[in-house]
Amino acid sequence: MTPPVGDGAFARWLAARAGDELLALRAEFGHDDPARLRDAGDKRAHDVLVSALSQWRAGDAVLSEEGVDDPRRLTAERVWIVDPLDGTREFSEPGRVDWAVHVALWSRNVGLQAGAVALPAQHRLFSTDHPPAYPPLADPVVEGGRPRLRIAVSRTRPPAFVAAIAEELGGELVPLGSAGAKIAAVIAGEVDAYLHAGGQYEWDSAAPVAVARATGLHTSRIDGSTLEYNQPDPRLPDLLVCRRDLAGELLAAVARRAEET
Ligand SMILES: Nc1ncnc2c1ncn2[C@@H]1O[C@H](COP(=O)(O)O)[C@@H](OP(=O)(O)O)[C@H]1O
Ligand SMILES: [Mg+2]
Repeated sequence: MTPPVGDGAFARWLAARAGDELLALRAEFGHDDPARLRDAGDKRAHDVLVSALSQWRAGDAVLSEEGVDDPRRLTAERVWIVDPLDGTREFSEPGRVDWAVHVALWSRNVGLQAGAVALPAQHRLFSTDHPPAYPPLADPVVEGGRPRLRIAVSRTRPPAFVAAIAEELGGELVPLGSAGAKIAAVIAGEVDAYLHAGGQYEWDSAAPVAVARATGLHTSRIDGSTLEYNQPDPRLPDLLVCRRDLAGELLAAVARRAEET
């Protein structure tokens, strides 16, 4: 089958294909041996992505969580930054739907140029070629003030300071797996923010950040600086994705916590 020509549509097509493979694999393997399912999922999705990229985007470099870091990406004009299975842990747990496939395109002139995030178990696909509308506000009619702030955090590694920030701002934490699933929850208006610190890599956020930007949301490091991709060191340890109207308040709260520690 010939994929779409445009890069955004291609990213969407590719993320959907890998997602279908992962759903099939999960059904085939079941959950009796989670470690085997995790390994097989990472490998199957990576193979789908790299074989399609080598066939249809042969001139481009690839940075994948599951591949060896190829130094050619540092001089390439275009680099696909992919996380074949984000939320590998959740993928291996029965009934969980918070795992994703990330496909992003970085180019030297533009930075993050296109991206797609498939949430196969939720039957949802977000991409820059059809950016979703800016998320609607939660019911604004809340007694005693504004709606309660909902901040998505890692299920397994929530940064210690986020609970204090939620308390200070009168919000609540929403633990979820997968960076892609959490950013998708911000895009869909299911939470208001995703705050992470303590470690992550470019592939964990490139595709969902591309979509979040296309949607008009705020995306940055937690010191407010720009998230930069295709850097020599692919570690990108922290980020904030949130509604634009909340960014100043959340960044100020993070800065106050940083001063205290
Ligand atoms: N402290 C840390 N160091 C390195 N990677 C981290 C991390 N915290 C989260 N991540 C990565 O970010 C993704 C989302 O994590 P979480 O579900 O905890 O929010 C996961 O990607 P993978 O599932 O692709 O490995 C996870 O490995
Ligand atoms: Mg990941």
